[in-house]
Amino acid sequence: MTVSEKLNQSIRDIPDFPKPGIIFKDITPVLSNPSLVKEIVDWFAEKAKEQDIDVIVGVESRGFLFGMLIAERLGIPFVPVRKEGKLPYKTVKHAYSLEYGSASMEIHEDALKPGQRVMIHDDLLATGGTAEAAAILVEKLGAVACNFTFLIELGFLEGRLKLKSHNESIHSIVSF
Ligand SMILES: O=P(O)(O)OC[C@H]1O[C@H](OP(=O)(O)OP(=O)(O)O)[C@H](O)[C@@H]1O
Ligand SMILES: Nc1ncnc2[nH]cnc12
Repeated sequence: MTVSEKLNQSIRDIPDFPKPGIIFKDITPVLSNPSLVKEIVDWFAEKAKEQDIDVIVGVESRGFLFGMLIAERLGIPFVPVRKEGKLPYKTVKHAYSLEYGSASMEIHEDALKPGQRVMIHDDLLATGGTAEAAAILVEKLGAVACNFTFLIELGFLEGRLKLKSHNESIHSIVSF
């Protein structure tokens, strides 16, 4: 079985969470499967190598899970993008909307150096607002959003279209 087939079988659909009408893609069963976790990290690490990435930027909260593992695997830094008010040092901020609400994201102002090649990672691409906010924060610090990686893409929400103006290199392991 391919990593995509294995991941597809491990995702649990939770209807009406966190709001009526949303089918939530629960990845916690994936986290309980260490051999699948390793294959997934391998898959993302390959995408990072293809683009000569210097830094992994992971998006709160589920983007931290694999983002940190990918960075550790490659021996490169991990930088968190967090929801407003969570990062302790000076930040730059960007407000955006998502599938079930709105939010504002922040990054530490000294987290990236100008010109650094960044891979933006999250568990899931829905409307693309969150990943685009991360790309805008990366660009505000003068770094380069070289690619985007996700475990899951909800293709029908067309988040990809939002990200394309930042970079066309957008990779998801499974798409619905
Ligand atoms: O493409 P978008 O429409 O912006 O949506 C995708 C975002 O939504 C989810 O996070 P959520 O807001 O549930 O936060 P959490 O990871 O902290 O639970 C998901 O993990 C992405 O970060
Ligand atoms: N349907 C969904 N499942 C999990 N995370 C999400 N983030 C936005 N939409 C989501």
